[in-house]
Amino acid sequence: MTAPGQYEEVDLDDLDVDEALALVKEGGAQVPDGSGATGGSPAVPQPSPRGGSREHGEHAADGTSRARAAEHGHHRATPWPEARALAGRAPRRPDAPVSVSLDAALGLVLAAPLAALTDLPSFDTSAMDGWAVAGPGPWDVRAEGVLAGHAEPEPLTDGEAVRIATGARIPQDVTAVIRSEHGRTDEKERLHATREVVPGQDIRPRGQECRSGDPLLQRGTVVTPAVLGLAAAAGYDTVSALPRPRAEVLVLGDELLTEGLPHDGLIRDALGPMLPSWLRALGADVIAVRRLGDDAEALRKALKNSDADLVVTTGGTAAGPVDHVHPTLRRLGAELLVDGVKVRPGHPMLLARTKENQHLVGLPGNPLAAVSGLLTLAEPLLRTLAGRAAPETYTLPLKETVHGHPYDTRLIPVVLREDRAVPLHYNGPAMLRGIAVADALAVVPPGGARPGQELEILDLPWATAGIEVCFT
Ligand SMILES: Nc1nc2c(c(=O)[nH]1)N[C@H]1C(S)=C(S)[C@@H](COP(=O)(O)OP(=O)(O)OC[C@H]3O[C@@H](n4cnc5c(N)ncnc54)[C@H](O)[C@@H]3O)O[C@H]1N2
Ligand code: MOO
Repeated sequence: MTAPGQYEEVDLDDLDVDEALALVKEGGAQVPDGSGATGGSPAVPQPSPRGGSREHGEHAADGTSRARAAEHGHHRATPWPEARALAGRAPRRPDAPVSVSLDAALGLVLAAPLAALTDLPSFDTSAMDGWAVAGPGPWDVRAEGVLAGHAEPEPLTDGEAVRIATGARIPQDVTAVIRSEHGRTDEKERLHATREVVPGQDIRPRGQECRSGDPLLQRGTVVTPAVLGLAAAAGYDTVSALPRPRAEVLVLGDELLTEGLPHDGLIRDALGPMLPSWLRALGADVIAVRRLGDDAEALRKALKNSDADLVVTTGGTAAGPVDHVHPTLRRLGAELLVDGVKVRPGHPMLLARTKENQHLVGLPGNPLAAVSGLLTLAEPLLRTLAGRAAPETYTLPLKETVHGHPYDTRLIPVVLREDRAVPLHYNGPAMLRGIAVADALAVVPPGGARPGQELEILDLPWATAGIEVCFT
């Protein structure tokens, strides 16, 4: 039996009355009945003319569904794929490039191509520990060997060998390097090869990898740990990169506690601790996290004074008595680019241009809805500001049935197991229990998805980039 609360939640609080009725009629809703039991595997909502059977994203593009959406009070909401594309196009220009030392460049995007400042290797070098030999053997071994980092050794004469370490400079006129395991010395310190010696073996010639001036990396390359290594090897102390977009987080809500247990209707702020690291993982430099309560004037002032590239607000996006985001944006003359998205959770999310080079992403207060807003609007916007290309999209087959919203996209936390996306429970808009153990979010088209159906997967930044990368 399913434990209480373990139903795959289609939060009916989340639907308006018509939508809820439509869903029930289509046979897809697992309505929490209080007992917590969901009873077997219920039917997937049947694809309906409302868009479930069409390609994801198409459903709202036609006039009929727009009209229908308007009936359902969604006249302003942008379809999910369009909202992401719009957020990606919103910034007018990325910032001017800056020169960044290698230790601060991880995750940035190269603003100029990287050409080698030196030959690599920069001298003929031994690929193995052993002996450098000249001419045919056996060879007289010199008393003093050559180590990596030593100045250029004396040239060898025919019949001479010198002990050499991996990475050491090859003396002039060397025929080959013999690995230590492929030679032996006799009592007279004469070296005999135990294998055939091929001229040039185990010598890395100068410039084998690149010549000075050779192009190594294109503009637009993301600085990974390997890029840092290559840049250093090629002689760079700094690289030209696009700066991290600067983000400011404004946490709204009088009901939020920053420590201790919930009490007297107050709850812990789950977004203040989550968003800065998440934004960093998305490439932003978080310059401030401020808690403003439900104070419209404080919000107005904070927005007016902020010089961040991106302001992220949490809560206050809906139309409740203390939901100040819309009125404040109106008062400031901001341009609303996205006002609601046809996605669950998170549909009240919004995107506005607040200043010439500043955007605001308004995340709904429900924590999973905020995550949805972050990945729908903040991720593409930050990606563009940072000059990064959109990642290749990919799909995975779904392991189990997922109920859909009749008209909107759903994003649900999944774990990736054996090349399948396994939906997680506890995926309601106010819940973080599912996403906390998730590898990714799966994009469920309107109408739901069946086992085996290929769904687009949105990776969570730390699942692919590694947590350390996120925190530099
Ligand atoms: N009449 C309507 N009411 C609501 C609608 C609607 O369409 N019509 N949409 C609902 C949906 S869906 C969402 S999502 C929320 C969005 O609300 P807001 O963005 O205005 O957020 P709040 O009302 O401030 O908070 C909602 C919920 O989340 C809790 N919250 C807020 N901030 C935090 C935080 N930092 N950490 C943890 N929890 C937080 C808050 O206490 C509320 O419970 O609106 C619905 N209402
Ligand atoms: O569905 Mo709201 O959009 O709970 O997140």
